[in-house]
Amino acid sequence: MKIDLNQYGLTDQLKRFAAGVPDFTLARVTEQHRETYQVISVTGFLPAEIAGKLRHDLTVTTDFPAVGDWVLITVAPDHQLALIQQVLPRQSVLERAAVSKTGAGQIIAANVDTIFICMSLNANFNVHRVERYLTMAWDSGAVPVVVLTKADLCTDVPAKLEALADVTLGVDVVACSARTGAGVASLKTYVTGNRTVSFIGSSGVGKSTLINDLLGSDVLITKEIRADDDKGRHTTTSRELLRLPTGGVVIDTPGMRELQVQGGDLTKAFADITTLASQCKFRNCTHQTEPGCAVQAAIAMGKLDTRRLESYRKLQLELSYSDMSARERENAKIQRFFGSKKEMKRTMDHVQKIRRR
Ligand SMILES: Nc1nc2c(ncn2[C@@H]2O[C@H](COP(=O)(O)OP(=O)(O)OP(=O)(O)O)[C@@H](O)[C@H]2O)c(=O)[nH]1
Ligand SMILES: [Zn+2]
Repeated sequence: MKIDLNQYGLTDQLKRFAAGVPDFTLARVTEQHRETYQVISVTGFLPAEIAGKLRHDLTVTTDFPAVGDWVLITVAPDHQLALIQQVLPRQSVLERAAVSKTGAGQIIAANVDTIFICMSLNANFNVHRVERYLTMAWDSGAVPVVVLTKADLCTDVPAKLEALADVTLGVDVVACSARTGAGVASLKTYVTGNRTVSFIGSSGVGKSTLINDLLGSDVLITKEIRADDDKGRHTTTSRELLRLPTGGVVIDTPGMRELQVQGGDLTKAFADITTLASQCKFRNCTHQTEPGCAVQAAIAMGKLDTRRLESYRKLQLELSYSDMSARERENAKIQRFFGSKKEMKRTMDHVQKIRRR
């Protein structure tokens, strides 16, 4: 049986690329376990491991294959095991910032086209939260769509949309209810063809319910399976990249469920940087090019990972938004994402064009 990889998100660009490397087989990572992977190629699902040479070349954790990655594999003659020889460049990366001292970030999913930022229209509704999730989504390279769930529990949806208007600038917003089915059809328009989507948002907002809706009644992601994942047992197969019967792909990894937006005090999570910063020459040091910067000195001596400083900066920036007025936030975001309003307009036009394809 030959698998049509278009149904797993294959693009023409990847197809052309793969044609140029006939010694390898193109595959997409569908599951990630501690040491092993599962991939899908034209011949079907295969367990996979990282080839020795690639493992030798990989230095940071974020370079390792992750669910959603397109990889080049070779398959052992007995067809039982695929060896991942190369990870192809990623179109988007959903990454969790490192919290440990030395750690680099952790890839939660790769090559996601659309991220559904889910928030319920009742108790979970919070404008700042959407804003932080949006920052995370834009950083990933995927296009965010704000999905307001449980519309059946909300008596004034327009007021909620209005409250979000400032922060959802240039972003599609879909209100829906899995209970009544309202709005679910418009959600489905984002998940077609070779598109890959992911759902993020607080626990209990209805992500699984919506994913099950997309999957149809045959395939259900049950809590039981996920409970196994959480313990890291992985005795049963729990596919993390799912093909939808109507086209499109959903990536739903345990890491995605844990991906909560950060908030509050950075000094605890980044105690190392805060301690170093207290030794900088200038009290308002931004740790970039200032003389006498203890943070940069630590990086130069190999005592601090640059990625960690990057994560710190990102979070610091996100947190700073919460102290600004809505208008200031909007402008700061535009500056940050696009450089200017003009550039934003250009980017938005481009995104719309891609969406219409
Ligand atoms: N009233 C109402 N309840 C809903 C709706 N969608 C989901 N729920 C309920 O909300 C609860 C949580 O839904 P889940 O789909 O498990 O939420 P989740 O976001 O996947 O939660 P985690 O798996 O913890 O990340 C369940 O009891 C659902 O039945 C909806 O549209 N309306
Ligand atoms: Zn400094």
